[in-house]
Amino acid sequence: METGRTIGILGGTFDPIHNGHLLAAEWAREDFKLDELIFIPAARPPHKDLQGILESNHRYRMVELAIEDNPDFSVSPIELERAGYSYTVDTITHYLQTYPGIKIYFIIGIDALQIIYTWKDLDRLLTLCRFIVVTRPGYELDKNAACFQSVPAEIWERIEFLYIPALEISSSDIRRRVAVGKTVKYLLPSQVEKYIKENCLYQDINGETYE
Ligand SMILES: Nc1ncnc2c1ncn2[C@@H]1O[C@H](COP(=O)(O)OP(=O)(O)OP(=O)(O)O)[C@@H](O)[C@H]1O
Ligand SMILES: O=C(O)c1ccc[n+]([C@@H]2O[C@H](COP(=O)([O-])O)[C@@H](O)[C@H]2O)c1
Repeated sequence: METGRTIGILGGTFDPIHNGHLLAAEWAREDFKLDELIFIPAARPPHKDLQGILESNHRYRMVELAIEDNPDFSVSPIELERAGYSYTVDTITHYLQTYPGIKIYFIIGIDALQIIYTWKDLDRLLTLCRFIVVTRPGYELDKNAACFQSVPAEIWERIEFLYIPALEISSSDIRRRVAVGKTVKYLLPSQVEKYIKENCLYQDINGETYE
């Protein structure tokens, strides 16, 4: 990667990747004139119950399939190759050290913003990159909303909001739908849908129930 570039990173569990992720990434890429958009599947997402998460090789492969037709998108195995929890501060530090001079935007959904105060080394992280917070159905975009009470004031200086078309899609809903045999067509790319079928993924959803 050339120095002086501006990159966007969308980190996630991607269990599985879906159209909400892809739309957020594409709109962020365009709006912020990002030279490159990198998807980084988390090996061990810090705030999720690791027990129910699909093996990382499957999650990584589904990201590869989902982005294969977009030359601006790439996927990095960096967090899969690192032991321990997948802390964002470690990932951003790695990129800044490896590619001096790059500027990084880390993309998150507004749901993640609510609990960002719990992230590892947040003060340092805020000095290393900027955040693009994308809208998500079910979460209101109002700094004074009760759900943002715990968000430290300095964070608002380091984030940009990006309205994206509301796609009420989540990986957990897709997993539940697959488990009970419901259609997931148009919620995620057809290549990913095919991969899920061929590999019989999400047949057992560890006691989750579909409402
Ligand atoms: N439909 C969506 N619209 C906007 N942002 C989204 C959407 N789905 C996920 N995101 C954001 O993408 C990032 C990665 O999300 P993640 O891989 O955890 O997917 P998820 O759908 O939230 O998964 P789960 O339902 O299992 O919690 C997070 O910052 C999340 O807020
Ligand atoms: O660094 C942290 O402490 C931290 C805490 C929670 C989430 N993250 C990152 O935020 C991204 C979205 O997380 P998730 O759990 O919604 O898939 C993913 O890249 C995680 O590694 C990072």
